[in-house]
Amino acid sequence: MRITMSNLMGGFWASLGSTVASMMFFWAIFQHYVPEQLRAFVKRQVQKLLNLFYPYVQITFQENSDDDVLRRGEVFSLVETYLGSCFASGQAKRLRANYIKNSRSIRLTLDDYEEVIDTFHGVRLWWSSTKTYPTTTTVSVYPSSNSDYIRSFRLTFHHSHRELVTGTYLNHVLEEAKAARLKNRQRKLFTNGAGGTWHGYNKSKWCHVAFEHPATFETLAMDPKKKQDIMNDLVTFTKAKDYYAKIGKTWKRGYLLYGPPGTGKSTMIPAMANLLSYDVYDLEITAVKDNTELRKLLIETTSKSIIVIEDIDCSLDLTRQRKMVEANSVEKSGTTQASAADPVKAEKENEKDGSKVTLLGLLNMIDGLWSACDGERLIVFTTNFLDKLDPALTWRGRMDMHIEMSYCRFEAFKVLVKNYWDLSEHCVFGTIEKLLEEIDMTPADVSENLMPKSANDNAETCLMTLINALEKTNEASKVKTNAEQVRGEDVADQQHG
Ligand SMILES: Nc1ncnc2c1ncn2[C@@H]1O[C@H](COP(=O)(O)OP(=O)(O)OP(=O)(O)O)[C@@H](O)[C@H]1O
Ligand SMILES: [Mg+2]
Repeated sequence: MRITMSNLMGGFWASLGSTVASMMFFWAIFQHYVPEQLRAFVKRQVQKLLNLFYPYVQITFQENSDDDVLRRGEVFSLVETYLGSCFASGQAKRLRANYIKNSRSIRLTLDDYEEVIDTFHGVRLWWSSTKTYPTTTTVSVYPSSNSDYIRSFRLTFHHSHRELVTGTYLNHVLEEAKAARLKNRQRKLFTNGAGGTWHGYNKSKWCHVAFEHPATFETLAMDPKKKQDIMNDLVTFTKAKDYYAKIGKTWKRGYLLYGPPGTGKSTMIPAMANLLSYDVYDLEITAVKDNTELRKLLIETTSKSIIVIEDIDCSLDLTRQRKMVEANSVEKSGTTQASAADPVKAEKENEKDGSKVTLLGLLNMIDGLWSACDGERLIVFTTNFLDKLDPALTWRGRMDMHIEMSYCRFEAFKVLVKNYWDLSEHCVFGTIEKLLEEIDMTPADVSENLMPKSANDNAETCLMTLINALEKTNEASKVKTNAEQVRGEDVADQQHG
């Protein structure tokens, strides 16, 4: 009898088929007739046996698991974000696209049954996404994303790395996911004053719109070294959570931007927000009724935000207010003695008399007393007149960094001409450099001259317009200086005569 290859294979498949069939038969019997406790015992023993040969540990993150600290399924969602942000643009071949509320773009993550390899401190870790179909139907009060199956991510690693994974890697995953979410969220520009937004039964004192300002530090015209110092300061601040905790200070930093109109103070605020991915709270202080309302507004601000008070010198006549407080406390003889000696008490009395936000209220805000504890806030004041501000408001520690925004010099001009015309070199740059060293023109005015006004305008015509404007300003300032000199001489003559 001849034994052919096909005969052999046929026999093999037949015996494999019957083996599988018998195993399924025994499995069905095991599932149906073996008591629950015995079944669990057998499963445990089998698992133990497998563990002897299987040196890997697995952690599963389920879609509808209960998380004690975070919301239901939140850890799953964070893992989903982490895997999407790390692998969507590289390793993963099959992706799932989700639309997330309050996010700027569609979020990509691993599709079901996809696998990727992560490396952490030189250790390889395997992530896979799976679906399980529950055998029993459960009734849940929580809405499930899909009633038929439960999605989960499985992390597999060698048992020798257990400590690294549970101690460090998982925290790293959550932190990275939170950072990715923050970066991708739709940022907001809040303002007080008109309206307010309803949140359930609570009406917030802030109303907001999407924050989409295009200003960046790259497009901000100023001395490059100063710009770099500010950027370094901001980035250092964002990384200094532990340091602030160690020195016992609230995690906030004050910036005072001062300088003539049109030098970029207001433009720097969105540039800061864009650099750090922060929200902006534009506090219109003249619309705040009193210190109590100011506190409420501040308590409602969230972490990772910039609280801005523009033109602080115009918003509140703080210097005058302080003098009035002192005068008032002297006038009111009943409480005078104590009040005159104690400006804090005096201000409280002044507040009771119906005045609006006081210097004291504002100082409390800057000192962090009324800002929420979780910190990470910048407070930015802008002013055209530094000397007008009460020294109590501006000392370092309250306003940690004073930034002078000044007239456009050549380095700042180079940024503007790159913004407007994508130009780094031109034969008239030498002339412009000389003029800008002598003439005070704001970046706003320089920008306006560089802006094309008609379809015929090009880089050359705009640069010539700027040169003409600079020369005109020069002439005008010479005429003004001469007139002032003549007037000065006349006055001197009159005095002598
Ligand atoms: N340093 C700068 N870099 C880039 N653009 C600038 C700069 N300064 C001013 N500009 C341009 O001029 C416009 C007005 O500037 P901005 O409002 O920032 O000035 P400001 O210093 O806040 O003035 P004010 O003191 O009147 O509030 C901006 O929209 C911007 O286009
Ligand atoms: Mg401004």
